[in-house]
Amino acid sequence: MPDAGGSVLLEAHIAQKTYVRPDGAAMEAVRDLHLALARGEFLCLIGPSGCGKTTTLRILTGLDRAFTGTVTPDPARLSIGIAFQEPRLLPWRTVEENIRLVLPPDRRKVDLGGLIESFGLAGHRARYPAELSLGLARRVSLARALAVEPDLLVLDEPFVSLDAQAAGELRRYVALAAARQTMSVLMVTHNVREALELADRLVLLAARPTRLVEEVRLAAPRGTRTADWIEAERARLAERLPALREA
Ligand SMILES: Nc1ncnc2c1ncn2[C@@H]1O[C@H](COP(=O)(O)OP(=O)(O)OP(=O)(O)O)[C@@H](O)[C@H]1O
Repeated sequence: MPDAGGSVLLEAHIAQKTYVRPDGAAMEAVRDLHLALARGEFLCLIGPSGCGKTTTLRILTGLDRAFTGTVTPDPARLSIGIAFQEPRLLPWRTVEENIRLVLPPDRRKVDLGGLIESFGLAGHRARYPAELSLGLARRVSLARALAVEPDLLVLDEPFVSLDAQAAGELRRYVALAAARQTMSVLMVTHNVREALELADRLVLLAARPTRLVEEVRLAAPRGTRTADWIEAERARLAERLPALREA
């Protein structure tokens, strides 16, 4: 839970989320999961593959409303920027056009120079998605999610399939974005090290039907977390929580 006194941006109780398989059988994905996200907080959801992390994100952001439970306020009342694992850029639009397209009509003509520059994309603004590496395309997708000046930034496995250098670079841009104190970040990952580098709080989820196993609050300021600190913290957590040993 967020600190007492920290104002809550979003609170959810997912009593149950069940999918119906093509053969008609019910498959329970989430059960009795309670989550609250404070303003300015960086929360990481960590859990085994297929446990229901993306499902949880979709419910929290209002993309999936077919569940039992509550999300308060209604996510439609928040400004939410989402960067999916697949960058989902329109191939026939340039980098700059892809970012601009998400803006509401009255902001379509704003100067995006500052945002584009701050994500190291100035030299790429006229390029097309097919000309970009996956790392660059993810960076465009992150800049696009931030262009709407969201209350909440949602990242679904943003570093997966990147080489170490591209992942490290993108992590620095995510940390830069998260430094904006008014924005909350909700990130899904199954990599404990990257969660330890970035998050204020980790929420560990169980295998399907997913529910909360444990919450871990990380007090050390983000900028002070060295590789040694991350490794020591990971080992300490893995000792206490066997499910994290392989993560
Ligand atoms: N539309 C759907 N219809 C039926 N089953 C679904 C649907 N979407 C997801 N599932 C199933 O629900 C479970 C949870 O899926 P979800 O994508 O939320 O898990 P995840 O933790 O994000 O997975 P991963 O780590 O692989 O990204 C999985 O077993 C998945 O196959």
